[in-house]
Amino acid sequence: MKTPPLPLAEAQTRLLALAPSLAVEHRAVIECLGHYLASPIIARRTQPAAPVSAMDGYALRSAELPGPWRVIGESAAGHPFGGVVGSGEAVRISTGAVVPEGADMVLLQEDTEREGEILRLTGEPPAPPIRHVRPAGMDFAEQAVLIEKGLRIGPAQIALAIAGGHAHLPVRRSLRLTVIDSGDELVAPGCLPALHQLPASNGPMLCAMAAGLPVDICHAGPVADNLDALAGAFDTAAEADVIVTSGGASVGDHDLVRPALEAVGASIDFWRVGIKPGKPLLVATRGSQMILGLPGNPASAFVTAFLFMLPLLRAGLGARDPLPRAIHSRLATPMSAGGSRMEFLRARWDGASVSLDALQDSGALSPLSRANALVVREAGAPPKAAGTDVPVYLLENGGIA
Ligand SMILES: Nc1nc2c(c(=O)[nH]1)N[C@H]1C(S)=C(S)[C@@H](COP(=O)(O)OP(=O)(O)OC[C@H]3O[C@@H](n4cnc5c(N)ncnc54)[C@H](O)[C@@H]3O)O[C@H]1N2
Ligand code: MOO
Repeated sequence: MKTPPLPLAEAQTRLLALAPSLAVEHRAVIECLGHYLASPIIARRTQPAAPVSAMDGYALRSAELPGPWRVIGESAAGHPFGGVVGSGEAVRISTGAVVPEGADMVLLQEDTEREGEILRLTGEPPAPPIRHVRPAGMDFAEQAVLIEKGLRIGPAQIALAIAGGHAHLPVRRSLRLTVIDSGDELVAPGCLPALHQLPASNGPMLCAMAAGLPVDICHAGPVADNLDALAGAFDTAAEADVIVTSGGASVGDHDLVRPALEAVGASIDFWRVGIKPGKPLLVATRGSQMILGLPGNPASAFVTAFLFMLPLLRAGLGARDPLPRAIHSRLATPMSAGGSRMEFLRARWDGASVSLDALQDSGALSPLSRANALVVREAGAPPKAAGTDVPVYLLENGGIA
């Protein structure tokens, strides 16, 4: 007897439990863009290491306002003043320079007038507590956790790790991904297809979806609809951590992904999920290798890649939160009742409300290219009026906030 399709959450949980555990390596910080931290980053130093000025002006004692003062030297960025600021004294200071001992505030240059060494306040004295001084450790202190394990390294995290004294970071090695297009009707991109053929567009789409992650991608196919060709493609990809196929995942006589996987000794973990599009998703393992058989319909391949392939890759790379997160937005137009499967409707979100595309056929690519969001319609949901809040997955950045 055929088992019923798995609910989405259960299927995702089962998939993520199988994610490969890639070796940890120490990479130069600037080569960690897009990686996930394998352990927390601890500050090796304090920043700022000493109190520094937030403005260009004069360092002096706030108790001595409104002055005047005698300028006794300078503290510039990278060139601290060696002495102590005494009573009635001030030190010329630039933004980022160390506030000399004895001084507790910086008077803005624009609020002063200087004649030789004599400095006078021209405007109103700044109201306490404004001192234009950044205290030592304002940003972070030595031993503080700068970035938690499982978070992604972007430009700001690169800067923070370097400021924290790190030259290398612990991250998982790049994941090896093989993407296979399969189907007798497919021709390679750029070749002119006959009427019974079409270009293999899913593979390049899936590669593009994965390209933002630290993944080494190999694109194979189109592979013919026969057991030997498919099994051969799986064997060629024996070293991949993850293989993703599209097409041939359903119940037709030429849907051979499942038998080919069985032929190469893979074991099927589950097949079919209660979502539309994307029902005939197949998940298998061969040793530590994972195989995702995505459906061939382009929107089905896209949605299952969004909900399964990208989370699997993120989990293998050590992401703390590998699943995409939905936001909530108002429907711009009414939404009809849900069917027997949970649906992911191609939609356009404008920042305030979300409009469903009129064409929701899973074989259509044009609505997918117009979409920047997927609206969730639960199975059996009642019709919803315009203005109702619905869960929405934003497609930019793979749905990761
Ligand atoms: N009797 C049933 N038929 C179907 C069922 C079912 O439950 N019972 N499920 C339907 C659903 S839902 C989907 S989704 C599709 C998926 O089928 P397959 O994964 O076997 O995909 P194919 O039949 O090979 O192809 C479907 C469609 O997609 C085109 N395609 C395939 N690969 C590519 C590619 N790499 N690039 C571009 N386009 C591709 C292919 O030409 C077909 O038009 O099955 C339903 N049938
Ligand atoms: O699940 Mo299929 O993806 O409905 O077309």
